Amino acid sequence: MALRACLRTKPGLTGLLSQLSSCSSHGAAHMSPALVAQRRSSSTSQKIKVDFDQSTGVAVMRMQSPPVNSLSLEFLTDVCIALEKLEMDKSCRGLIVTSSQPKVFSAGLNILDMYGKSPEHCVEFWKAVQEMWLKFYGSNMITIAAVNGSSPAGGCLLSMTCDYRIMADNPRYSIGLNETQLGIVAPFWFKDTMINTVGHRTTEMALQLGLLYSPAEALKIGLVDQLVPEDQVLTTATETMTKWLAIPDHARQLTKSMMRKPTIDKLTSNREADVNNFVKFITKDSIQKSLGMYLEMLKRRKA
Ligand SMILES: CCCC/C=C/CC(=O)SCCNC(=O)CCNC(=O)[C@H](O)C(C)(C)COP(=O)(O)OP(=O)(O)OC[C@H]1O[C@@H](n2cnc3c(N)ncnc32)[C@H](O)[C@@H]1OP(=O)(O)O
Repeated sequence: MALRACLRTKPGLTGLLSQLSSCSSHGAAHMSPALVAQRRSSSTSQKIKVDFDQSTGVAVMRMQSPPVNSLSLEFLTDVCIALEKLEMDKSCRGLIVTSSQPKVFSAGLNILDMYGKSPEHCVEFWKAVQEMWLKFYGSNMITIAAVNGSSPAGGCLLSMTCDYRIMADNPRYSIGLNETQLGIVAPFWFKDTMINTVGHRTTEMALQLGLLYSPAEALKIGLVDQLVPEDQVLTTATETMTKWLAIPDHARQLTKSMMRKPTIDKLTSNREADVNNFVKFITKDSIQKSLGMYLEMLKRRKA
């Protein structure tokens, strides 16, 4: 692993080109447009857009699944494929995750993927939720969430898998694990991720009450690391990334792994049981009823 990490910090041809260009005060300006184009790559699925700049080693993943970037099976699959590709590309050292949708980072799990669906669908869906979490939480890359809107439930979970969270300082936005408000119990690994982020006591209260926090409250309890004006979320994420990139990869990666491995191992060794629990729980009549009512409430709110 240390060797892999070492190789990762060694610049390839593209890295060398970028180092050469950064020696000059206007490196990119002296390069031919074709060479500059080679240093950036972009891939777009229906649900996400990933821009990777090889000269910095940083990729930006924009969630673009209207209206609210809810985590559907299709969305989760696209995210997992993109993460896998980035993880395998040794020149990619950092990933910023943000939203292209106005006012919302992610509304969490797609309720329509849990409501009125067959047990087979629920199995596929939950495996994809687990996979996304495992890939983000166990990533070797530096991950920064640029939370430019509300981020309830699974959206909050997604941001908590990242190494650092920057949120838009807009009191209309909220973030938190609000599952109990929907009559749902957050799974143990949602709970563990939150404990690792804000501590046991705060998590216990937050989960029992299904609390959604304003950005100022989230900063106070450590659920987010920094608040900035809305139009500065992405630029601040980029600046923060530069600081994190200055730390040697192998030391940072091993430290991250040391901190997160017990939590990751717990889910890895209980994946099947966790899927079974989910299906058993979510297909209960009472849970289906409360999900249906919640969906109605969301739709009524709009009218
Ligand atoms: C053991 C079981 C564990 C299961 C774990 C579950 C974790 C979860 O993630 S459950 C999902 C919980 N999510 C929420 O509670 C968020 C609900 N949504 C909102 O609070 C708001 O939509 C928002 C704050 C994210 C955005 O508000 P805004 O006013 O901008 O938009 P809306 O008008 O409310 O919504 C627009 C549109 O989107 C639909 N929608 C919203 N959230 C979801 C969702 N999570 N899944 C599917 N669809 C969602 C909403 O119904 C509207 O649809 P229509 O345009 O068709 O009316």
